[in-house]
Amino acid sequence: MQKGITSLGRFLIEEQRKHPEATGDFTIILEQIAFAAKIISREVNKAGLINILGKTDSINVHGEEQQKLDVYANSKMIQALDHIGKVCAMASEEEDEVIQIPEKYPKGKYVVVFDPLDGSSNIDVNISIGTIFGIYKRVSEGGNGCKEDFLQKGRNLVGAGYVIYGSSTMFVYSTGNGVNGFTLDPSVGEFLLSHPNIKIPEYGKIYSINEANYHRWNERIRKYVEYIKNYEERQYTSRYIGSLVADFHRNLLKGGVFLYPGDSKNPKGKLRLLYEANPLAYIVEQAGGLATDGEEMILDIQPEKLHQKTPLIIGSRWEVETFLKFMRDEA
Ligand SMILES: O=P(O)(O)OC[C@H]1O[C@](O)(COP(=O)(O)O)[C@@H](O)[C@@H]1O
Ligand SMILES: [Mg+2]
Ligand SMILES: [Mg+2]
Repeated sequence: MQKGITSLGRFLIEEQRKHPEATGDFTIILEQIAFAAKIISREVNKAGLINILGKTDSINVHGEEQQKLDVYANSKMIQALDHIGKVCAMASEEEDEVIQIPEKYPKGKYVVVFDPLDGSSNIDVNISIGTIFGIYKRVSEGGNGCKEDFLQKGRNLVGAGYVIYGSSTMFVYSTGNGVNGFTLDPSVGEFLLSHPNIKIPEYGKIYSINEANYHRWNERIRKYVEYIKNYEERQYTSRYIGSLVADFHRNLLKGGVFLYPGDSKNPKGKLRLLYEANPLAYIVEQAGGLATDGEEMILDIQPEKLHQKTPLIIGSRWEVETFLKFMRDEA
């Protein structure tokens, strides 16, 4: 790729030319998600105004009050993907069941999972939020609304990524050939290549965990966090803003580890495997990092349910490998 300004559109064309087996015919899915992200970004930037109109009165499958923007982002993701003839079905954090493609539209060979708005508790306090997505090739014949195609291991992802709506809007994705980041230039309405070939540092100086849950952690997690906090050579700092995408993105660029472990109240933690942990685990492994639930790699977990939760420890190789040693009492 020559130096200079490269738009996401041009990059995707180049990637499809170089790796037809990877991007295949699902490049348009990535383009449509990027398009939805532009629309969502526009509304996120008016969040305060939208929230003046009050929140929806609907509650999602997790019993969480749906903020207006959650619902809005969810509808934009569905509208961007339901008619392009590439998608057999979708699964969203905001929908109890698999989202079927309307009869009037052709079905495709892929299924898409997404968290349309991650970090929603931060919407009305102007803290970065995000969208997370993953793309699988259908393994079934497409009957039963492709429901079983969602229960593939993350290792089967053909593409994944996230959008972060922060001081700028960024689109970060991979289709198995490395991780690339694009920053939205609102003046031209294009995502421009700003972070080519992202690699996460071997180790960092940041750990991200909600320490208010300290009293619920098991002994090994407490020991690991104490070890990191007192690691003389590096002087770690704590950074946790309660938006998984934002915490993950910062650690991806700077190095470090994000932890949302299971605890005495929530043995499987809070984050969802299909549309939060797996897509970010795919990205971090493509960038040279690791992601585990404390026992196995996130991407190797066999999903059983659409909205199942998983502990998530994700980031630089050294911090995650060290965590696994503590979990196995090998430290
Ligand atoms: O407030 P807690 O328990 O630390 O949880 C924070 C986590 O919850 C989340 O907001 C859950 O995601 P959603 O906002 O998409 O439900 C993550 O983004 C964030 O990392
Ligand atoms: Mg989320
Ligand atoms: Mg969400």
